Order: sequence, then structure tokens, then C-alpha cells
Amino acid sequence: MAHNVPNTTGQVDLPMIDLSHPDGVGSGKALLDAAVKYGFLYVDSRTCAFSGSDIDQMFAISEEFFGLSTAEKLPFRRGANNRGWVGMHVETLDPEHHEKGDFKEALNIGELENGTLQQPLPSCTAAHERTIARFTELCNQTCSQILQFLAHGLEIPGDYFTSRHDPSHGATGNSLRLLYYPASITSYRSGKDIRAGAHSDYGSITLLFQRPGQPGLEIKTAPESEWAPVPVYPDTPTDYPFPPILVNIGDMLSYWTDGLLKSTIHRVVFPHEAQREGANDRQDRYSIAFFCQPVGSTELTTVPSAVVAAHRKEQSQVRGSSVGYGGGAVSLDDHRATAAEHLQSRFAATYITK
Ligand SMILES: O=C(O)CCC(=O)C(=O)O
Ligand SMILES: [Fe+2]
Repeated sequence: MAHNVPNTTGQVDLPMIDLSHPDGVGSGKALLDAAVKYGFLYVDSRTCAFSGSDIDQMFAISEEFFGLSTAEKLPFRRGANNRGWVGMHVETLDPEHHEKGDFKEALNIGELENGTLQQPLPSCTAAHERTIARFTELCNQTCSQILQFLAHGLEIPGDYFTSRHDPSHGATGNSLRLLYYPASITSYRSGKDIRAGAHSDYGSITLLFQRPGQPGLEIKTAPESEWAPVPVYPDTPTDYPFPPILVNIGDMLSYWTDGLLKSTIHRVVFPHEAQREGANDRQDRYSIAFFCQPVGSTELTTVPSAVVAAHRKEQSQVRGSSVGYGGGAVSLDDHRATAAEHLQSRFAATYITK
């Protein structure tokens, strides 16, 4: 099968996690199991802090931004601090397999300070500073909750991870990323091109918000397994107020746990139906990713967890085994010392000027 032809086999059945447990003990175990087995899970949208209107408003801001002309977006393009607009084909998440960059645009919004945006943005986007601030605050809260639950599952102090993400200890690499994959692009070659190349995420955890009717994400839960589409809504007849939030583990949590937590490979394609010969039902896809990253100086050394120690004992091959995938991915043995260094080496390998 060509590298990026979407799979036609079954979708993956990811666990659905309830975030409403006050102590997090039961959820911690369920979260940990999902993070170890799949590296991906859903958060039940009835149990999280976001309302349907928080999500709708953020997507409306995104559509307004990407609706601007290239000339209007160009002055706000991504700079050395990773903030700003990333144009079509500017990022290549899987440079080994795709000579042409990803068929997407993105807007990276860096951490706000006291509710204030720290980067120039077009006025139509900057006007929504309060909405963006609220959305990122809710993302931070949700990530803190998940990190605490994972710490419970790993039997380490509840604040082990959150203290390493506390912006009062230094700047984090947190990034809110609005993504747009246009359907109308005519240069897309099925079987050769990709909307977002295969990669793992670089940080601790990622929250992914998707829209109904705009699928395309696929994951690979083991190197030898097939690509499995991840549906926007899992196959259960439940009245969710908005699609469940998809949560995935990034490289750094994998390094911290000697590979116990999986930084799972994923990619974005046109859904299978839309790639068949003569198809004319391609859809735009808008998604929003929140990349939760530790304070830049955080060392990526193994956490003091008996669960991780037992995993290490079981796996005589842990040293040298691979973590993650895509430009700049490195093994457990060879990874960089700090969070900021890891991020920089991933960016250097995936923003390539040809
Ligand atoms: O748009 C998506 O669904 C996924 C995007 C993604 O994986 C990323 O930006 O890291
Ligand atoms: Fe990703």
C-alpha cells in the first residue's frame, strides 16, 4: 500500500475517559492504561470544563482568520519563537516520505500573559483576545487535570508533572494551534501527498478539538500495524454536546516514563471516501490542537515511579528503543536533555526551506 493511502479497515476503538471524578484515582488508572496501550484517548465532552459555545467561538475565530487573503496573513507568519501563521506546505511533518510540505495552514498562538496576547495578530483575530484567553485557560486546566490523573496512575506525587508545567517557574512552550486543511486544493496527488505527515507530538500531552463531519485523523498503534482512522465521534449512541476531546501523549511523557507511555504516530489524510477515483465530496477540515509543554529548562529524566521501574525491568530492550516518529524524532538513548532543546530539534527538522 502506498504510504499515505487511507486505510479501509476498522476504526480504532479508543477508551472514553470521564474527567469528572474529584479524586482522579479511578480515572488515573483508566487514563494510564489508555496512554500505555494506545497513547490516544477521548475525554467525554460532558465531563470537561468547555461548553459547546467555547468550542464554536474558537472555531469561528479560526475560520475568520483562514478566510483572510495570503497578503493579509503574510505579515503574521511564524517566527523563531514558533508563533504566527504557517502557510500551505511550509511545515513538513514527515520529511522522509513527503518532498512536498503538508497540505495545511496553521496559526500558532503562544502562551498569553495575564490574558494578553504576546504576538501580533490581524485585527479580526486580536479582537477576540478574551475568547482566546478563556479557551487557553480551559485547555491549561484540562491538561493539569490529566497530568494529575496520570501522576496518580504512575504512583508519584500528584503535582509531579504540573509543577514542571507551571509558568511561574519559567516560560513553557505551550501552543494553541488553529489548523485548516482546505478541500479545494487541486494540486493534491492521492497516494503521494498528505494533509499532515506521519509524526508524533513533541510535548507532554495534546488536546485535539474536531468538528462533526470533518474526519481525517489516523493513528498507528504499533510500527507494524495498519493505519486506523479515528472517528470524530466514537461509535456509541450518546448525546455529546460537542465531539469528545481527543488527547494524545507526546514524546516528552514518553521520555519521562522510559517509553511506557506511548507517543503514538498519527497523520491527517483526506478520508477514504473522498480519495476514491472521481470523488467530489472532499471537505475542508478545521481542527484545533493545544500542545501542552513543560517549562523549557525541564529535564527529561525518568520519573521516580515504581510502575515505570517495573516496566523498565520487564523490557530489557528499553535502552535504545524508539520514541515517537517524524522529523527530529530520537530514541530513548539519544534524546535531548531539556524540553526546550527537544522542541527546537523537532522544529529544525520539520520547517525546511527548500
Ligand atoms: O489536525 C489534526 O487533526 C491533527 C494535527 C496534528 O496532529 C498536529 O498538528 O500535531
Ligand atoms: Fe500531531
